[in-house]
Amino acid sequence: MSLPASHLPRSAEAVLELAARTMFDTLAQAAQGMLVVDRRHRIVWISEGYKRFLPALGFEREDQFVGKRVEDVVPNTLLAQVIDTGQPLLLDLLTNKAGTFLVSRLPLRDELGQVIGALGLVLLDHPETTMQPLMTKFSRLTEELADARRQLAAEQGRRRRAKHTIASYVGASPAVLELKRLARRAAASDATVLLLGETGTGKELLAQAIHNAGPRVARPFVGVNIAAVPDTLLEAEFFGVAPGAYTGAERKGRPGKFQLAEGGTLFLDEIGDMPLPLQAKLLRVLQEQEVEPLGSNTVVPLDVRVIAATSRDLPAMVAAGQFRADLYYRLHVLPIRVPALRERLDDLDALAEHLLDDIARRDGLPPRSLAADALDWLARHDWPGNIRELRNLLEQASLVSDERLLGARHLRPLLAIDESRPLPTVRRPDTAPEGLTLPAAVAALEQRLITEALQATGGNKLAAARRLGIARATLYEKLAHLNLPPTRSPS
Ligand SMILES: Nc1ncnc2c1ncn2[C@@H]1O[C@H](COP(=O)(O)OP(=O)(O)OP(=O)(O)O)[C@@H](O)[C@H]1O
Repeated sequence: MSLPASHLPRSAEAVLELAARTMFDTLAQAAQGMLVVDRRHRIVWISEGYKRFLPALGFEREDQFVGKRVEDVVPNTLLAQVIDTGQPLLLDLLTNKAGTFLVSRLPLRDELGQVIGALGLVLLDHPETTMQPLMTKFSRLTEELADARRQLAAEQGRRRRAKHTIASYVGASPAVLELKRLARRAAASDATVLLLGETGTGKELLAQAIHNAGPRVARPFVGVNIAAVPDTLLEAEFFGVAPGAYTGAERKGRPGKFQLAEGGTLFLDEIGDMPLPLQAKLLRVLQEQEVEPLGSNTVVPLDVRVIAATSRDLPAMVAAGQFRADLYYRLHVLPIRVPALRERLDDLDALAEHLLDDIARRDGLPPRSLAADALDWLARHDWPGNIRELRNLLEQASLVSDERLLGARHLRPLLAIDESRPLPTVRRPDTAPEGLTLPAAVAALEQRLITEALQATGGNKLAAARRLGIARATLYEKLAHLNLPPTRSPS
């Protein structure tokens, strides 16, 4: 900065001049050494302190040193660069045959701002010893910062963990038992899973459950709802942005969902809503297992398991040219149909109980339960919104009524249903009739499940045993003790 002397009264000019000189003298005394170099890089002056460095630089006397070009007598100096660029180097480490020094280099300018030389200051010699306390503190702070960053990354990783398990998927109807069996099989493989089912049937919950039951459980579960992201942003959301590809907030680049799911599972919800041009890119990523972030020309290898879901009729979309056939086949490796609530009304009771508990816990409300007439009433509804719709209804009922037992009369004002519709046959969960012992109740349940399995498999005992998750020999053993109605028995 040049001093604004011309705008000041004479006395002020004198003060500034004095200040500059005092500063110069103070620096010359306080620093371990100081030297001044002219515009042509020649040393014009050195401080008393600087003289003690001369022998180490190979000079016996001051007059052998002064007058030389600085770069010829002080190895590795950057004073010449400061003169040529006019830019100060406020703090730097200089190492040469005389040792290591903490130095500062400032350009000197005339009234017109022209660089007329430079000032070199040796602030500390052997900073590795004199600065030890500072260096120790610095390295401790650097370690603490690295620790904090690691913790943050781990926390982010934890937040990306899936919380649901196959056991927490509520339901014991035959449709759900079959669904859970398929989910366990899917968890054991690394193949792409396609979950097909109406909205609100629990596809996301099941995707989390499959991830949690498989070998990638300790790695991230990352979900993207394709329908919720504007088409123009989807590509960056999926594949990431390379640093420098954009200006502004994206300048530093950011990883895409594929990279965030590295080692884990990427859940692509509403895959049917993916725009056609992006379908081609997704197919390539799935086939090659590598992504190319936007604005980058390098590819990043991937290890990601994909679970896709849709409530749309993908084959019809393929036929209509709205969904690529090749992508459909790539996703359709392990298709799992998630049943609608109307197909598993047997589970209404357990689902309602689970949802009411969850609602009470989250909303801080007293726990409620449903009366039998409420369950009959609910069973008459078609449930186009499935479990999400059931949850919303129970939440509204919990908010509008103070009673612990919710009856049909509490639900009726909240949902219009056709009450003349015959009540579907709903198998209530087994409650032991009065006086029935636990072993007798267990035996009755076992008998019923075995009968159902044999009926479902046309009497094929091997298939029935598989369906029940027991060995064929165990099934034979149980059949010998059970009083079963006759079935067609090919095996
Ligand atoms: N079997 C189940 N047990 C407990 N809760 C369930 C079950 N199925 C679904 N839910 C609950 O129902 C709601 C909807 O589930 P989810 O979001 O998984 O459905 P979805 O099929 O992915 O819906 P969409 O297709 O609309 O995205 C969630 O609150 C979920 O916790």
